[in-house]
Amino acid sequence: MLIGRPAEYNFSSPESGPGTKEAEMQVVSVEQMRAIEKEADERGVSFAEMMERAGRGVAEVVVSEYGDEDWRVVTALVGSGNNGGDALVALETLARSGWTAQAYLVRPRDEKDPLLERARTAGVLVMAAAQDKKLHGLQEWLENSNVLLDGVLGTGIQLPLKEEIAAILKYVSEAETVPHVVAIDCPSGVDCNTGEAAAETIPAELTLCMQAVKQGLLRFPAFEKVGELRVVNLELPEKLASLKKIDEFMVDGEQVAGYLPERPMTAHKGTFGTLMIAAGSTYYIGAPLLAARGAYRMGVGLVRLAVAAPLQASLAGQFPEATWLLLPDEMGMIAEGGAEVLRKNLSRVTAFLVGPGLGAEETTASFIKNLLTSAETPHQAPSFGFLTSQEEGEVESGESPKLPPLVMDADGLRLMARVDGWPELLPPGSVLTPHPGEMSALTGLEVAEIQANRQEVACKFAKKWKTTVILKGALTVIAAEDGRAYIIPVASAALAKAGSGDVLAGIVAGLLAQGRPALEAAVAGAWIHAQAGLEAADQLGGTAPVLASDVIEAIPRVLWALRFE
Ligand SMILES: NC(=O)C1=CN([C@@H]2O[C@H](COP(=O)(O)OP(=O)(O)OC[C@H]3O[C@@H](n4cnc5c(N)ncnc54)[C@H](O)[C@@H]3O)[C@@H](O)[C@H]2O)[C@@H](O)CC1
Ligand SMILES: Nc1ncnc2c1ncn2[C@@H]1O[C@H](COP(=O)(O)OP(=O)(O)O)[C@@H](O)[C@H]1O
Ligand SMILES: [K+]
Repeated sequence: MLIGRPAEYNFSSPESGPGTKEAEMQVVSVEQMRAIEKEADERGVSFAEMMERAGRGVAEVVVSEYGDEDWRVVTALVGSGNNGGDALVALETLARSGWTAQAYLVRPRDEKDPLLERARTAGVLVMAAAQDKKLHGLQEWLENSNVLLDGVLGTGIQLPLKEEIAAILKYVSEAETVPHVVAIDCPSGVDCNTGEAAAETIPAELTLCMQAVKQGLLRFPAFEKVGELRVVNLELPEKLASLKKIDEFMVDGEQVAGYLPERPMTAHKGTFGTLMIAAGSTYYIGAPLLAARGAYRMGVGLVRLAVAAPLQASLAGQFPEATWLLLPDEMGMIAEGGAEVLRKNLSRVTAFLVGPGLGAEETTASFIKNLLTSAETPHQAPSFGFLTSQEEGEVESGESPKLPPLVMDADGLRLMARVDGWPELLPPGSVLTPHPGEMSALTGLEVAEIQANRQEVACKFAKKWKTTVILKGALTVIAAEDGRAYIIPVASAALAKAGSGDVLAGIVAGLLAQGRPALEAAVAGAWIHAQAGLEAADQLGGTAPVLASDVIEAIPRVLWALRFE
């Protein structure tokens, strides 16, 4: 969520104005942020002015989030640098709006500091840690406040923490009563580049990043301390070269809401596309159902499940909304001849999901190879079932239509990795959804190497393969063909359960089938999936009991919130 400027503040910036919010939340390194600030300063928005905007932005959020509580008392832990400066401006603004505002100087500031003088003039109470050796004063302020601003250290930190700062942070972290903690720019104690975090760092309820999210906050262990991440818009001139260079973003609901397909009143099921899903095997019977349900919940018009013939009998009764295409099989595994049957039935299909639960038999490997290469299968593939009729979009024998945009998932990825030159065989607008193990099979890199450099690896290979990649796991990364990266700011054990990847693949494919471009389908799909996981855990009172089906059932609530909140 981006926070705009409060209506009553009239920032004069010739190149920005009301409503100039970036559509995407930018993620930057400390060096990039410094370059942005420097360029903004040169272009007329001084450092001092940026601090004013930062502090007022923080005050605005405090009022909107906590202004309705019974008492309105805010304490700030104030450091010696600019982060402390932001905190002082916030306190001054809050004091002028009727709050009791208290500045606890963790580190000494210059007695002639104009920010301190202004704060005092506005009625802010000031106490210095140097005069509060036993921390009794701090304890009293913690007990009488409903909001604590953490403005000790920002991007200027050099870990390890100095002893006297560590002691104060530790004291607050361990205090029995702690107010709502709002961290300014970052929780003090985290390194905004690397994600390293001092043990004493106070966990925040909200972290308000100035202008852009600092990259270290989207890394562990720092991410465990940030709470909800938001951006305070400093209304910098939009044309800054340093802003334009940014190619990493954090996904939020506002962005995703813009990617949802329209639902016109006059629609018919064809309006919302047809998704073909080739999935499942004797070993993994439920995978096609989870993917198909995920896709239907996202609004797709029609799902056709292409499964090994013996699976259909057990699946059909559980899923009246599905239509079926039966594929030749060996012992319930899709056999190589399945490619030809599928290719004959793709003419109305707007997206194609391949992979969940396919297993790893040789015949299925040949199926994947045939599907991608469109090589003729060595034997005449039989046509099964009732849905290969002309009305359902059968293609004349001998034709080999191009594949629609593909979501390749799970076993499909591992089998695809064995096909020579597979990146060139992917249809345009496709999405790959590897977890780190599958990414390892695709790239040849060790899982540890992938996990240590998730963004870099995902972006490098998305560019190389010219396709969208969703690298799954806590803090899922979506890498675009052009190397941009989008991070989903969610880590939750709710999703660490069998079948949850099948649901994600169905959600993304469902959006693709409705005509959303690959990157939008991937970004929106991964965000909605993650929020549905959180929502399911919330409903069930914990992450342990969440099943993949619960994630599917939570999708409607996430969509409702996206449309109406
Ligand atoms: N530069 C600007 O124009 C803007 C900066 N802003 C704020 O300024 C912050 C960065 O300001 P600064 O560069 O002053 O950095 P900080 O506010 O992070 O503070 C740096 C100070 O802390 C001390 N310090 C560093 N590591 C320490 C450690 N381990 N233990 C104890 N003391 C330590 C340093 O000696 C230095 O005095 C941002 O995070 C943001 O909150 C915002 O106001 C927006 C505009
Ligand atoms: N700790 C976590 N935090 C956030 N998302 C997670 C976490 N663990 C798993 N997920 C998500 O759950 C899904 C699991 O997919 P995958 O590993 O393919 O599982 P499956 O084999 O059940 O399909 C992915 O979308 C992944 O990003
Ligand atoms: K801070």
